[in-house]
Amino acid sequence: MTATLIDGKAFAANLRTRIATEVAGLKDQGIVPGLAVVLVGEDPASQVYVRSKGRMTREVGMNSYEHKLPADTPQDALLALIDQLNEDPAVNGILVQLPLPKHMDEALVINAIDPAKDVDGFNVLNVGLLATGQKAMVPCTPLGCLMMLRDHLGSLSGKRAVIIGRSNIVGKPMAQLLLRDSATVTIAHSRTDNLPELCRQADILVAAVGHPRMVQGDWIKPGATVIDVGINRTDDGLVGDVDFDAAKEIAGAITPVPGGVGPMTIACLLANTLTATARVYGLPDPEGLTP
Ligand SMILES: Nc1nc(=O)c2c([nH]1)NC[C@@H]1CN(c3ccc(C(=O)N[C@@H](CCC(=O)O)C(=O)O)cc3)C=[N+]21
Ligand SMILES: [Mg+2]
Repeated sequence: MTATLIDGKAFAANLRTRIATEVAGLKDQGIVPGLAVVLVGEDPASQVYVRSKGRMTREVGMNSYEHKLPADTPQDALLALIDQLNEDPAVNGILVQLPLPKHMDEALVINAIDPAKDVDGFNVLNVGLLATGQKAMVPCTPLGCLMMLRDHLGSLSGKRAVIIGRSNIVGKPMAQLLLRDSATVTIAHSRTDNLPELCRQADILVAAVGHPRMVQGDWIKPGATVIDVGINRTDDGLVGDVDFDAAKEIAGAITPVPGGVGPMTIACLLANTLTATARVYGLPDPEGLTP
């Protein structure tokens, strides 16, 4: 192995310690941040994430409110719950776990969340604020990736970044964040012509396509920093979108799966909840937790 391992699990644990310190400071002022997580349906993987989010929320000293609704919940009932959470002063952050059941309009539900409580940063107002360089709530997965990239590389200015994946959740907001840091950004996807050749030009390669081990060793520029956002359940367990065993011999640094981007996503959810709380009380943004 020649690549440096970017230890997202350790980075996330450190981030949560800093968040816990800030939360303790708020408590002295009588403020306890609260995060509401809404899960519709019984998807086992989603239940695991929601449980670990709840546990980590409480570990940093925040209140966790979990709402589990049956898969056949009418959309209006979910919208009524979101309204209630929007109005509740004890709730500073709201996360509606995606995907939602087929009978629901995801965009409509996400846009019903008060933008100030939209800790996923998926609401159109936050997407627009990020795209125009204004103070936004930033999606957790790209925020976590940005933190690891800055920590490993320092300045990202002038670096060539290729993001594989064009989702609203990862690819597009990742591009916005890298642009803000003056990287030269290309968004590629499953239909991109000559994808391996394009990837070989990347100083920073972010893989977020959802295809197990799609990125081969010879797609990677020697010394590049590789961020693997993929979480694919296969017969040989959890694997990323990058062929890790091949990539680690060529890349300069790489995130593992598990233990890379996933834990950072949850830590950034807590960071965003803290930021949302600070903003609602007119306090300055917590140091180092926002882009
Ligand atoms: N509104 C919404 N926001 C989300 O942020 C959101 C969502 N919906 N729906 C589902 C996905 C998935 N997601 C993960 C978070 C942490 C890990 C994580 O911590 N993974 C561990 C491994 C966990 C395991 O072993 O299964 C790791 O990579 O080391 C994975 C996946 C957040 N999501
Ligand atoms: Mg695809």
